[in-house]
Amino acid sequence: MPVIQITHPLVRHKIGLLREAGITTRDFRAITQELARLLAYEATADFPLQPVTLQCWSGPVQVEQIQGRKVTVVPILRAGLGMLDGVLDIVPGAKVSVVGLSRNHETLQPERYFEKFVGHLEQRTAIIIDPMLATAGSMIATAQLLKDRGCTDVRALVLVAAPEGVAALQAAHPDVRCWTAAIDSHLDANGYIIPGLGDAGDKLFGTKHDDTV
Ligand SMILES: O=P(O)(O)OC[C@H]1O[C@H](OP(=O)(O)OP(=O)(O)O)[C@H](O)[C@@H]1O
Ligand SMILES: O=c1cc[nH]c(=O)[nH]1
Ligand SMILES: [Mg+2]
Repeated sequence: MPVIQITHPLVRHKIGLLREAGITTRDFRAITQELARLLAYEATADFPLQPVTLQCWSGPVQVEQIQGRKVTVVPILRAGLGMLDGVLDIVPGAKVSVVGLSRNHETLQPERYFEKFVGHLEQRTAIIIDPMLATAGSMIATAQLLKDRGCTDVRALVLVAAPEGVAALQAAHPDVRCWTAAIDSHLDANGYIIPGLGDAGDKLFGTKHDDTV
């Protein structure tokens, strides 16, 4: 199953808190980072361990360490940035690649405006982060960018997924595993997840749809 819904009580509790209409920007940010940590913990559960001998206070001891695992975390701008610190708390040695995508409000298609990838993607596990998997257009495009650059282990973390996005991601990238805190009911006519969170980017950055520069 490429999209895995986390059922841990902490995750279920925290995603519920995020749904409250009047949530402050500060609380939305803090809980998003907490959820990102918990999702990253799940998504790294298969990282292989190797035995290493080190000097303990009582003499040599064999311990287990994750070694030789190169990771790049890939936030999709903007909203993915809201999960970045939480994931880096769990995978502190990871390098960060950034993809800037903005979903066109009329067509719902992602429009790319930035990309900066770290090197040696063919040797890395990529963990894409974005709070929302709606139509999955943004996630599918980002996974393709990584694969086009040689990455063979692409994973994704999202907070809320729509069933439409789950199906689309599975069809486009059956090898990409995606961990989510919730799979919601459906997309509305504007491509928003119901019940969802609203616009996650706006909630993280404190902007509104009609803000102008
Ligand atoms: O699954 P999709 O249908 O592609 O929709 C999901 C995308 O839409 C949102 O970003 P948005 O384009 O609003 O950009 P933002 O993060 O700058 O607000 C969200 O953070 C995802 O990237
Ligand atoms: O529900 C949605 C869909 C796309 N982007 C969001 O921020 N929220
Ligand atoms: Mg947005």
